[in-house]
Amino acid sequence: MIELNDVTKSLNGHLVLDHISRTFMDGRIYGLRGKNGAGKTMLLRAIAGLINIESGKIMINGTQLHDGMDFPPSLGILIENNNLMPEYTARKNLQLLAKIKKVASDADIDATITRVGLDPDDKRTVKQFSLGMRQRLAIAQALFERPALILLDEPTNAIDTDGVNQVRTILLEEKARGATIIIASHTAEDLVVLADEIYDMAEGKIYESADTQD
Ligand SMILES: Nc1ncnc2c1ncn2[C@@H]1O[C@H](COP(=O)(O)OP(=O)(O)OP(=O)(O)O)[C@@H](O)[C@H]1O
Repeated sequence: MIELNDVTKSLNGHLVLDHISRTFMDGRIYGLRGKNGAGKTMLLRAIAGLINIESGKIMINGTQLHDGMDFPPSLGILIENNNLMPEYTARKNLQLLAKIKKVASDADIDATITRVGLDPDDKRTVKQFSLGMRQRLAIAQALFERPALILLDEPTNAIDTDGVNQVRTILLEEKARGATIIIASHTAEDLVVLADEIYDMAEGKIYESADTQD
């Protein structure tokens, strides 16, 4: 469970996170919707521990970020420019990352690559991938260690229709596994299909949306 209590952040004298308080529960998908510059990515960065907030608290399962821990301990993240290594294959990319936490086996890696619609035996390197293939691999990178918390910024960007349906199915499976999932998007459809709750963001503030599902 993630709890944000009166979180603020300003950049250049401008509040980009304006007194945000929200609770995100396990086994639920939350959608963040809003125009360019609304603060969606900033909020994901804050929850991921990637920026320092000015005031307020972010609690991850009862431990305070930046106090008891630097980063959420079990986090899968896809934010803007992915961190894929262009000189390596899909499998090698995930194998190198797997060495850090040592929770995913080679079998887990291959299964996740297959799950996002790529071929684990593909000998091409990421720099030879299409934009959509890179996005699929970035999703695999966020999910392959079965994280408790999944933060995704525009996950279906550049992905074709079949892929979008595949990604939606995967995210519902991750939700059923009990992950807490927060998805930022300025396209409404993913969120209406996936999210248990949708929040609108505008100028660093967060609001309930009329489209929230039961
Ligand atoms: N590195 C930065 N330096 C200064 N201001 C920034 C920086 N990054 C973002 N901002 C500002 O923070 C605000 C929120 O940006 P953010 O990227 O969170 O928006 P967003 O809702 O994710 O937009 P988009 O839909 O374009 O991804 C914007 O006003 C933006 O100008």
